[in-house]
Amino acid sequence: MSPAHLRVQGLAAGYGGFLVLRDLSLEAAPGLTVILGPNGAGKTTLLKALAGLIARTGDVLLDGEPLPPLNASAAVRRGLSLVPEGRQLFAQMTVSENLELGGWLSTKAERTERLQQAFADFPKLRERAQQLAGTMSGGEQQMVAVARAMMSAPRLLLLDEPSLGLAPRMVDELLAIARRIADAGTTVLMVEQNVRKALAVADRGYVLERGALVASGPAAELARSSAVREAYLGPQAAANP
Ligand SMILES: Nc1ncnc2c1ncn2[C@@H]1O[C@H](COP(=O)(O)OP(=O)(O)OP(=O)(O)O)[C@@H](O)[C@H]1O
Repeated sequence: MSPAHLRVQGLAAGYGGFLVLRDLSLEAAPGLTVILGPNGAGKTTLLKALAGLIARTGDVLLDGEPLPPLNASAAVRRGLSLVPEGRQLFAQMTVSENLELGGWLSTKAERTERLQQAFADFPKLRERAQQLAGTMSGGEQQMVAVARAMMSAPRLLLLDEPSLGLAPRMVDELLAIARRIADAGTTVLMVEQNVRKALAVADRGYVLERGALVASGPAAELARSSAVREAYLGPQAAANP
């Protein structure tokens, strides 16, 4: 199966009467696309709206076919999977049990096969299969969350700040995992606060501020752009390209 292509046109979403995103248009082509932006810009809101967890208006097309709003199970059936901010694992369940839950729409045979695939992709998790998820380190928990999302064999993976709260070495490992997933043929749309490292692994990026896009382009170009450098990489980076 070919990697998914997501097109978003004129999207608006928010909470109750409060609109966070207005008239947003973007694309996630095969590969790794990153959404950058300050706290409160609406990055998580965008992923939730795409995953069908909150109401939205506008067009969301997955491979040219509309994705219905507010329908999380339809989104999963169409091949979309979300790794939510903060991981949201079942702390009192084992790693294996958490992974199995990610295959809730699959057959028993598919679940068994994908669990073996997950352990092949994440050898650390095989060693910890019977450990309670809540007792894992932050980085390990993030790995479980990504592996759980992969249990539905998604064509489009939405990753919300995979590096949040992790030590630098774990940040590198999680971003490398995101890159590997994209290279293996699952389109990845990732929200990240770690601007420099995210742009180093991504193909393309968008910068979201106060609910609107202010910059977009190939990741290498964004990393060089003076606006991005001044706003996110600090004055030194802007002065020393
Ligand atoms: N459940 C909610 N109910 C009401 N307002 C919310 C809710 N969740 C988020 N918001 C508001 O929506 C705006 C965007 O939040 P969002 O979480 O999408 O930002 P973000 O870019 O992901 O930020 P961060 O990097 O801090 O997670 C903020 O003003 C936030 O207070």
